[in-house]
Amino acid sequence: MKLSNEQHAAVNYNGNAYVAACPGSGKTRALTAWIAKAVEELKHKNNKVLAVTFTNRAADEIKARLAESFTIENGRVWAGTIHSFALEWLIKPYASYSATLNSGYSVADEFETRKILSKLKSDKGLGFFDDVNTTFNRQGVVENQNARAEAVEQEYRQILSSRKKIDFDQSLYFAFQLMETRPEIAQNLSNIFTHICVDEVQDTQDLQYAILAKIFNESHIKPSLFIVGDENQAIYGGIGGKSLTLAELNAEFVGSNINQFTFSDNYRSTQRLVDYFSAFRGVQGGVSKAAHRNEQGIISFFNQSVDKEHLAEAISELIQTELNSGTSENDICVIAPQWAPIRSMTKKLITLLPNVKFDAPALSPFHGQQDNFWLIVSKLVLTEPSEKLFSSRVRWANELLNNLVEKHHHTRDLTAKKLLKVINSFHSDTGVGTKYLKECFEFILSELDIDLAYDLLLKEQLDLFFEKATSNIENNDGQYEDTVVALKSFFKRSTGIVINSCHGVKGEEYKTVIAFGLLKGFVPHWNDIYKQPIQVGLDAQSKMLYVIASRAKEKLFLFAENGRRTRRGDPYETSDMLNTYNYQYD
Ligand SMILES: Nc1ncnc2c1ncn2[C@@H]1O[C@H](COP(=O)(O)OP(=O)(O)OP(=O)(O)O)[C@@H](O)[C@H]1O
Repeated sequence: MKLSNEQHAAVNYNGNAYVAACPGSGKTRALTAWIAKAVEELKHKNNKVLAVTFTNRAADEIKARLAESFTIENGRVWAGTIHSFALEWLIKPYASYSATLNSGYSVADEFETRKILSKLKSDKGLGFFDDVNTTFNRQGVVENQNARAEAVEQEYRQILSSRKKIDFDQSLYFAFQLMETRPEIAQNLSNIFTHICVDEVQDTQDLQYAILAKIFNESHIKPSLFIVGDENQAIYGGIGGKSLTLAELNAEFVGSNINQFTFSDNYRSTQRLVDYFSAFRGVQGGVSKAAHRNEQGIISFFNQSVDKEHLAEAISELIQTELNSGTSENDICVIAPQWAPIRSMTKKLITLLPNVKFDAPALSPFHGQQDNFWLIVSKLVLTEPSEKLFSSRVRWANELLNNLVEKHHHTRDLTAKKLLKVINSFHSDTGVGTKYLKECFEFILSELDIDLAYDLLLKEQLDLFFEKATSNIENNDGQYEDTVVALKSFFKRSTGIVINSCHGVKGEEYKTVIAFGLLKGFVPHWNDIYKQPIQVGLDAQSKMLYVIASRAKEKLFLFAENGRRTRRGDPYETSDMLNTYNYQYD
């Protein structure tokens, strides 16, 4: 993997490094090279490199980049989100040390927590935009701005607790607390993870820093650190993500003596694009020079000139022109600043472009149930047992076994391989996707001698799984078929034109980026406007526009469509910063 001098200096620095640099400057590339180097440095067979990323999609990207450029032995790198790390390496193995978790628990998925919270909010007279904070601080306190939000949060916890459940935020707190009360847990982890790297550090929450720092601070032999981020891309401030200065990082990781690096070249975009998106950079500093793209490219802005009703047609025409000019489907991305308008845009584009492939998570029947036990079972059932997927399937099977053991099932004699054998032996003639899954789940339960009448949690997850999958399929108005073939296609590596939120495509790049919904209320979101100081909205706005525009390598099409109305019936206006940006668009 070719590295520039600046990248080389950071990767090969003999100490702890923090790279703060612009989009497209090769932070993820440097991080991947550092991981490969770290694997070479692992001394014992049990040592691993820990790579913490912000989304599962980002973790997959790192794994894919590693696989493309290096040959790395299985099991030497653990890459995933800090939530999954906390669950897999802290909560699951050490739950017995916690009085609360000891008596049994499970993790509530997003679908369930959102359902409980929105019901409580409406019961208590809170509006759609009233924020209820559920994140814990290091003292285990959840702070809310007003008494009603506080009451919702408390009742929410009671409901979860009565179901013996914890949510993501709570799992982070328990993970931290386990290490607070038993420093030897952190020491054990530092003996395994002798090298730790963090991608997109600007989105890390306080408790997440605390967890990583605990492992570092309690260790006898300090793990090596490699941290990368870009403060200007911190778009998760709303859920507690915060960027730390070098001094703050050094204070957090005691005695780490982290050295800061920066990269000045942009390897992704044309100079014209770099100049364009640099105007949204809130925090100054860092030169941005296009390293190897001299094309003129295109930057277009349709400011209130396309009606919402004709937006999908306008976007589909642009896509068609791009495809006709030879751009591949995988190099085109349609972005919205928020999740809300994505589903209907996806449906319309699929209808308008029936022969084009789309990678659109909004259409997945499994959307919103990442943590459901039955989703992991489905992954095993719907992926082919191939050599390439062997290690992933063993990992999923182990996850299932751990889950079953936690729920006190007698699966002591069962190994991942045996479980896979059971799953692989299932056969059904039905072509209907959900029916196939139901039959298969019944078969597995019977083979493992598990009676759901005695496991209400597993039963509840099963019901939630089908309730959500069926509603996802129905909401797609027949765009998505309930067939085994279609369900299987969702677990294959995604290809096609990406339609996602700007949060979902962080760190990614496309030759052509088409962004819509660039309207006040989406950019920034109402939450950053409503009852907030003006600066909060301005910061959120510049960061989102910065992230969106910097995904493009060559062409950027921006839409602030007209005709959208708020719940009160007022028209949505163009985002202020775009409206006042005096730019010579094409
Ligand atoms: N030294 C280099 N030589 C050639 N190409 C490079 C070099 N460094 C990075 N690139 C390429 O530039 C693109 C951007 O790199 P990368 O995704 O690592 O940037 P990043 O800083 O992580 O961006 P972002 O902040 O947007 O996530 C990638 O296609 C990468 O392969």
